[in-house]
Amino acid sequence: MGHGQFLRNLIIETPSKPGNLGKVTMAIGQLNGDIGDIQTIKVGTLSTIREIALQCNDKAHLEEIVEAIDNLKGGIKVHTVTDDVLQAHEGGKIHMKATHEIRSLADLRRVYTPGVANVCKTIQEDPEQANYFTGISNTVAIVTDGTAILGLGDIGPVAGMPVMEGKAVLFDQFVGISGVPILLDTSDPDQVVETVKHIHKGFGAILLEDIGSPHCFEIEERLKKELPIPVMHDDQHGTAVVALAAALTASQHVGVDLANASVGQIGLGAAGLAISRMFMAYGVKEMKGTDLNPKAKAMLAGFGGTVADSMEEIMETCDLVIATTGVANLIKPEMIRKGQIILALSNPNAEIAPDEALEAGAAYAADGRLVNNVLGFPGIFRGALNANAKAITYPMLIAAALAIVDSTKRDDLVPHPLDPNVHINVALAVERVVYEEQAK
Ligand SMILES: NC(=O)c1ccc[n+]([C@@H]2O[C@H](COP(=O)([O-])OP(=O)(O)OC[C@H]3O[C@@H](n4cnc5c(N)ncnc54)[C@H](O)[C@@H]3O)[C@@H](O)[C@H]2O)c1
Ligand SMILES: O=C(O)C[C@H](O)C(=O)O
Ligand SMILES: [Mg+2]
Repeated sequence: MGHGQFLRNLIIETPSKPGNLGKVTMAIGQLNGDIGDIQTIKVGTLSTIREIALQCNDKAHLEEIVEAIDNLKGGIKVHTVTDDVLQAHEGGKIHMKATHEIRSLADLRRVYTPGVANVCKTIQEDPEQANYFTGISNTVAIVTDGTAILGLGDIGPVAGMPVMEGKAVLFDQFVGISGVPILLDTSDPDQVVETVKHIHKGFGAILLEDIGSPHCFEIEERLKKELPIPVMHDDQHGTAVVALAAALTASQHVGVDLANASVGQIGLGAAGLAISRMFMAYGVKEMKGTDLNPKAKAMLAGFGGTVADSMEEIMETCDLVIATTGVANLIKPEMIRKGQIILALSNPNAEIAPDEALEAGAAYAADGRLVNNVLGFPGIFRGALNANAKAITYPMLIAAALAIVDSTKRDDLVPHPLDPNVHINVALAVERVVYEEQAK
């Protein structure tokens, strides 16, 4: 388990006298535990109970911290350790809700039968009316086969469901889109394409999520060609949009022109290959990439990129390095060159923790928690649906990246995902491109 990825809550009792909470936080800090929210649960005359959210590296690190707090003595003790993340998942994270309440017979007749029959006939006569009289055009299928869930690998679609539900939560809360997870028990491109084609009529767009490479490329390409609605593989293009935005902002900060910088990509799977293609489409002249798999390297060459023999070559020669291998701690601090920009984007654990990369001399460093496709896909789909786009194109994606750059506060690398402006700005930028394309 990597840097700060193990989240737990500590229920701690301290004597109700000033200074005791300070002792606890000091003990946690001395062991490099990262404190999140602190909530006071109960203040008694003798003792106070608080819940402290904690990020640590792994179970052993947690146990070390708990022991250090218990060793403070003087009435300070850890009552229990809870798993807040697991609790948040009880019963799942999404639920289909009606937009109308049924309180009377009149409501029932209006919302359901017999009133609904007329609406069906209206749509039968003019299918376009479904955009107005159903939720289809605001609903996106989140399709996975479970073969590349985050960097956890091929853990299957059911184990990947918490990620799909998470994407649905982000769709709902950031841009008001209904996301419906679709778990496929096949990875065969023919079967995936056939299945998605047969269900697409209930959706305004298709988001492909955590489908491994190389089969993700064929699946996306075929669905884009064969379906009349937008299809986007988030791990490819959502990630590429956000990586481009972060790279543009970081290079502005260090005074480098990205188009003329030497950019290196480690890992040429779904994310890495799309990032390389996006950077070349943006105008980066020297785009190098490497992968353990020779077929992945051949694909990069096919798109006009330069193949590097090893990650060492990338680390030695590139101004900006992006890694999407799914391998934690792959980049060692001694590989970092002074002034490099490092985007180690693998989740849940980065190829190098940003603080380690910065300590080793990087000018900028970020991980996949910060540079995350959450900044791109909600607004991209909102914009595409608003403008009734038939597809998601490169100009729409580049506009989305530039909107993220424009939404970034001074001194930051990317905007905060909870800043609603970023999703609105991305949606507007994408919409604008669709209208321009439609006007041609
Ligand atoms: N931050 C984000 O928004 C974001 C988005 C998408 C993916 N990711 C992360 O990127 C990682 C990869 O995702 P993906 O969908 O591209 O998976 P993938 O399986 O399609 O690609 C991973 C690639 O890395 C290569 N690789 C593995 N070890 C390597 C090494 N030592 N050197 C060079 N290449 C190596 C593999 O051969 C493969 O081609 C995951 O950890 C995922 O969480 C992050
Ligand atoms: O889900 C995320 O946090 C980002 C991305 O889609 C990933 O697969 O890592
Ligand atoms: Mg993903």
